[in-house]
This record gives sequence, C-alpha cells and structure tokens, in this order.
Amino acid sequence: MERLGTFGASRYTISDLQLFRDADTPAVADGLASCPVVRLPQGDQLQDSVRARLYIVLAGALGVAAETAMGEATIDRIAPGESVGEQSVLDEAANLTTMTALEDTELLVIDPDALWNLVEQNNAVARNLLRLLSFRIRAANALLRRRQKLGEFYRQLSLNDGLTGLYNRAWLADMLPKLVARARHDGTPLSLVMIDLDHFKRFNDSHGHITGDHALGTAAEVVRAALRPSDFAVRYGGEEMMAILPNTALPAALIVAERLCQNMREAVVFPDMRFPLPHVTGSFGLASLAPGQDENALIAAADAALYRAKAAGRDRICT
Ligand SMILES: Nc1nc2c(ncn2[C@@H]2O[C@H](COP(=O)(O)OP(=O)(O)OP(=O)(O)O)[C@@H](O)[C@H]2O)c(=O)[nH]1
Repeated sequence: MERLGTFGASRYTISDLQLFRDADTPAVADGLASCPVVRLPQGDQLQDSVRARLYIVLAGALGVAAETAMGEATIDRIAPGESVGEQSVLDEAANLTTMTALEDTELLVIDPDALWNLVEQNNAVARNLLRLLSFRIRAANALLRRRQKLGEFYRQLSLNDGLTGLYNRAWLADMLPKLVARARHDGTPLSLVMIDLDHFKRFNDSHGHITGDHALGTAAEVVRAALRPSDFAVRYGGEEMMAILPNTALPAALIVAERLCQNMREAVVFPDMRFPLPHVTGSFGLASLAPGQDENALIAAADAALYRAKAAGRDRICT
C-alpha cells in the first residue's frame, strides 16, 4: 500500500463520496484535508488489522469477501464513492474481512478520531453513516433469514424419505418417543399401524424394480391420503410403512386400517399403461399403546400383529 498524499491535495471531490452526500461544507473539507490517500495495486490485500479505519474507494474497485445464503464465498464489489469499515470504526474492532484491490485502486483512509470529528461537525455525515449502517444491517438480516429458510429446507429433507416423501427412520427415532411420552402424560390413546406390501418381491421380479418403486410411491400416497393432518405416515423400511395415529384408540384405529387396506386394494399403479398392472395389497398390524409400554414395545406389538396378518393369508388387518 503506497501513500500518495492527502485528500486535500488530491484531485477528488467530496461530493463524489456517498458518506459525505449533502455535507460538502468548508468544515468537512477541512476535516478531510489531511486524511491520507493510498494506492493499492491490483491483487493486493488491504493489510490493516491493527486499527479499525474507514476506507472510501476513490478510483478502481475493492473486493470484499462475502458469503451467500448457500454458504458460498463471493466477492462484493466496492465501487468509487462507496466505503467499507464503518462498523469497525464504530465498535473499534479491527476489520477482519479480506479486502483485495480488483484493479489498481486509490483509497481515502479516515481514522476513527477524524470520522468522529466530522460527525460532530455535520449532521448530514451522521445521517449518511446511519443510513449506511442500516443498509448493512438489513442486508445481514436478509442473509440470515435466507439461511434459516435453507436450514429448515435441509432439515425437512433429512427427515423425509426420498422415494415416497413419507417421514423416514430418523424422524421416527426422534418423534415416536415424544409422541408416546405425550400420550402418557396427557392420558390420551395412541395407535400404530404397521404396513407391509404383499408379495412385493414377486411384483419386482415380474415388473422390474423401477415399476416396483412406482408401486411403492402409489402405496405411500394411499397411506398419506387416508390419514388426518394430525396423523403421521412413515417409511419404516423397504416396503414397510407405518401410520401413527395420536389421540386414537383401537376401535377408531381399526376403521382407519380398514380404509387403508381397502384403498390399497383399489389403488392403480401406472394408470396410463395399456395393460394395467396388478393391484398391490398390503398386510396391516395394529396396536395401541398399553400402560407401561414404551415406543419399542408398541412397535413390537404392531409387528407381531403384522406377522399374524401375513400368516393368515395377507391383504388383511390383525390386532
Ligand atoms: N422396487 C423396490 N423394491 C423394494 C424397495 N425396498 C424393498 N423392496 C423389495 O421388497 C421386497 C420385499 O420382499 P420380502 O421381504 O421377501 O417380502 P414380500 O415379497 O413382500 O413378501 P411378503 O411380505 O411375505 O408378502 C424385496 O424384493 C425388496 O427388494 C424399494 O425401495 N423399491
């Protein structure tokens, strides 16, 4: 960084500087006159970690490292008339962001004492400074909001099964204990239907794995569509799904399971095929939370009921 002289002796004018808009008075000119003007050759970094100072680009451009909501590093371009480092001057913390000259650049350097003097002398400088800070805070808040939204999007993605869109095992491991604890605490019923598609290996073998995937998607849609908004549909494993029914005792859960079983029988896989595919059926094991049971015992009870439904000939519900 090479010192070229002072602002007072330079060819630059105050009215071109954003921070001094409407503040082109003799007192401000006086305050800026002795501030140094430096030259930063293209590609050089601004090395100034010792003291917080304000920099105004007079010619050329500075690149300031920034980050997008996606976490990618980008470069913000600071053009002539614009400044960097206002915040560092105000909170007296060194500016740690990396600033690089994108081309041969000339900068006006204002140290904190000089800036405070200027602020005291002219209200317009104070107003401009506040405006700049407000703009920076808004930009930072917008970035935070975008990051939060993105975080929520990825969180949802990590809790859903990619093929069926149902909740996945990670969701189940987190949520089922909570649902069981809530049911126990509130003294409300909780039922669970374990669902396993019938002879799905045969379906895959006959029609191919991709068609099998499609049938699985259809079956998942049957489950999702038959449930209330307060219920949950989970892909438990390969062709096994689960419906969790809070606030639902066994008789009402049986009605839901019967609806699921019937809808599954009737669901059409690939309606636009010339030769319709055979319908897929499912076996259903139903259990309701018993006193003293935890989530594992509840799953085991539904699993045992499902085993009985398979053994009894499939396409049916057992409790
Ligand atoms: N297409 C497809 N098939 C899957 C997927 N996950 C599991 N399967 C298949 O589901 C079949 C399950 O077979 P089995 O456990 O033997 O049970 P089944 O043939 O359905 O017979 P039953 O359950 O006894 O009626 C296997 O062939 C798996 O490859 C998947 O994501 N896509």
